[in-house]
Amino acid sequence: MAKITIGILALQGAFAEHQSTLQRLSIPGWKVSAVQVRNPEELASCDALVIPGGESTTIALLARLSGLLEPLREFLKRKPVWGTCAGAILVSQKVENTKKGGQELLGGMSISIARNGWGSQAESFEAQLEVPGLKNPERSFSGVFIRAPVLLSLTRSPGDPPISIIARLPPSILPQLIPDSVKSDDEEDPRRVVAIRQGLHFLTTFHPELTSDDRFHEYFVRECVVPQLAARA
Ligand SMILES: NC(=O)CC[C@H](N)C(=O)O
Repeated sequence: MAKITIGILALQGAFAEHQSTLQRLSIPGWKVSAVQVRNPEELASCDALVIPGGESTTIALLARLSGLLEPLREFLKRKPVWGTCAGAILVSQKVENTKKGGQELLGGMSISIARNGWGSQAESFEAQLEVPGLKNPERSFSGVFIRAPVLLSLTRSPGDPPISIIARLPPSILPQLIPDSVKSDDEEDPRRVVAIRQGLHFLTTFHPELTSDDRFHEYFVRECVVPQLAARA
């Protein structure tokens, strides 16, 4: 059986939860191993990487101190990466609402995002997401949002790969979250978008690793990692 090694950036945040979810996946024809990554050598052994939720400024700082910033940027040019919550901020091109002094990003996805974008009235919430791309799509996915970032724009420059929207917040939850939005049922409003794919990469602004539902992990491996490895073989 062919082997896939998925790294989880393990500098800070919810990396252990991602690791245990990935380890219990069963992907026909593939043996998935999930390893923690704390230095460039460990990163080099991975076919794909998950950047967990946590605190994006702390993760960026620790990545710099571990000599991982440039290796991570190089990795993003060649291999699939999934950013969840703080990880989603790190793979964005531009961030707003950052700490004084700015914030180092890895880039890789041509979007702009706002940290803690739902404000204090909605620091944490759960939303039932309808996600057609998942297995058993008739079953909604419980999205756990914790001081989550909000997508502000999905505008790509010429030459960037197209962006696919994988999940949106349901219109019913929007009046609480976006009080100023007169067009909150607008499918095009980027603030509703909570999961996207672009090129090799995947992004979720919520925490699939904090539920016992492993369908987003299965999706990442099946849709982003396996096709990439099969193409290289
Ligand atoms: N749950 C999370 O990952 C929160 C992200 C955090 N607010 C940040 O800016 O990095």
